[in-house]
Amino acid sequence: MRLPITFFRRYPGESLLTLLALLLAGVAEGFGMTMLLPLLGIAIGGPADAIEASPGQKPALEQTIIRLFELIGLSPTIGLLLAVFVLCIMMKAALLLIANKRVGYMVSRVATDLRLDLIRALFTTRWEYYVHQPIGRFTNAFATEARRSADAYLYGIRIMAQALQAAVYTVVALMVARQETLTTLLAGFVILFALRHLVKKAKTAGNRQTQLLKSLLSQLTDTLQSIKPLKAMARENLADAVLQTRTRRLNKALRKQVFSEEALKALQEPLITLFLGFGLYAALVWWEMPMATVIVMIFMLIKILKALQKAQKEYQSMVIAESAYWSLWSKIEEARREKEHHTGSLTPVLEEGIRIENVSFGYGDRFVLKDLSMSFPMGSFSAIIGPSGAGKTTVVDLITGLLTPREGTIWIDDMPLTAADIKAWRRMIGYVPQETLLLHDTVMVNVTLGDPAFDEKDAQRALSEAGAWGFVAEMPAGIHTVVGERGARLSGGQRQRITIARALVHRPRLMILDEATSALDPASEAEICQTLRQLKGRLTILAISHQTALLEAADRAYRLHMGMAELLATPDEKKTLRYPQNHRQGGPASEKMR
Ligand SMILES: Nc1ncnc2c1ncn2[C@@H]1O[C@H](COP(=O)(O)OP(=O)(O)OP(=O)(O)O)[C@@H](O)[C@H]1O
Repeated sequence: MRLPITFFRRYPGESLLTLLALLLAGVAEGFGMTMLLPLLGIAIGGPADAIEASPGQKPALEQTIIRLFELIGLSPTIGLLLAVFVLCIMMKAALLLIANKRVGYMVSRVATDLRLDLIRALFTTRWEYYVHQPIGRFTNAFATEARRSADAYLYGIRIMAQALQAAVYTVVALMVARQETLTTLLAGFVILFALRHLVKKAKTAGNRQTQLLKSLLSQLTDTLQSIKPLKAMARENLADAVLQTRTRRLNKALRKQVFSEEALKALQEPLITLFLGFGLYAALVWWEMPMATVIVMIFMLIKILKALQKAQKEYQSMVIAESAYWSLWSKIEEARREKEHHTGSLTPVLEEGIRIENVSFGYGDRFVLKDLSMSFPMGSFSAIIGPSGAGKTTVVDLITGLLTPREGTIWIDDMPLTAADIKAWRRMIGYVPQETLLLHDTVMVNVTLGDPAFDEKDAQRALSEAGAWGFVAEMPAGIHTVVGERGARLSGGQRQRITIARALVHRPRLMILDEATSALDPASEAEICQTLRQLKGRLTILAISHQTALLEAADRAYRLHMGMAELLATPDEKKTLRYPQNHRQGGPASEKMR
């Protein structure tokens, strides 16, 4: 029952109100039920005055109710007792409606809160943590685990509702016949105990499902993202085999869950009937109880046993879904622990340029950059080249603050990056990655990312600067044309130019292109280079590239090698570069901005 307590702590007010409504509904029903005893007493044993003639033989509860009516000056007639009974049941229905409505809202709120917690935690994690996470792990947590967690909350509330009902019925039944009620309770707990292993089995099946769904969705997401080469090489059967095996295992876990659920349902009914049959025999033959009392008792005892049975059923459903909550919560907590820490608060300007001074950085034990020094004066167009794995993207990630140097300093003008408000700094950057990722939306939304601060004019200006306005204007709905899933209706070069427009729309001070022209044909690349040359001066451009055209367009170039940088400044020097054949050994270069 750790989960209901956890939810209760998280939503104390809501949970208390819901439980109160459920308790009142139970009390209303319980009180209504007590009317049945004098009602049946009259129906079976004659008029009320006949009851009064021998009060000593009546159960304590019946006598109390009769006295209660007398106290307010009313005679407990069949009509009056029936009216109170119906009123109580109507009140119970109204209270249940209120409680169930609250529970329904709470279930969707639980799922929403968990999803928002996950998104918030994930978006604020350190970059190094984030890049190592399988996407499927989080999409599964967001969709499946959040929903199963909300279901677990629902089952938890239902368990409490059933437990409350059982408690109310027990109190009423104890007032009618103590010994018989206690015997019934004992029988109820024996049934729960006898069937507990089916609950345990269901819990194991639920845990297994959580594990399998996690790995299956991670695998599926990875496979779907790389399906083209797999299909092209006729290797999809390899991924297919792994996915099929895991899906079958999931099916097996589901079958085990279904079996436990159905077995519990199937065994509860005959066990309850057996105990009730035995109880009825004892009441009529051994204890010789009056008929009215027996009828009311049987009614109450069935209610108690049914409530216990339902509570166990709901408990079984809760433990099946519970593991999803713990799995999701552990991801949220893990992501919160991996929060990005930036304490800087100064607003950067970028008027002189960016300097990397004696920076060292590594992943784990392995150093990628050693005592690296580079500078990018304001308004310059710099290219960074170097063999694969030399650390070019790492340099860019250090400049954007996604990574933090182990040693050395990154300066924005005369401000260390650590002192800068990192969000303010990143808002000054336009970033164009190698992989173009377009949203299944209009060109306009793809450029502005839905930011209301930008209008159509801003988007058009950015598209023109990126050399994309020509083809966008010719599209059926112009800037409002939907680009298709991941920009499927556009060529690779067109997609890339829209991504460049996205990076330009907020008028950045620093533009970073990470292999951004690699998908372009020479003509498109030349166009982009022309655009970049025009932008140069207004903003600082930093391009990682293996492309000769971009390199030639740049007015300075760094070659990264063995964790160090070499500045190749003159146009002649740049022309000799035909990466990767001609790369030379680099040496540390610490230099002033110029
Ligand atoms: N998140 C990471 N965890 C561990 N190692 C990493 C990580 N990212 C990069 N590396 C390693 O750091 C080195 C530098 O990587 P980086 O991506 O900066 O190189 P690059 O010069 O941009 O390469 P490429 O031209 O192939 O894109 C590589 O050896 C790479 O394997």
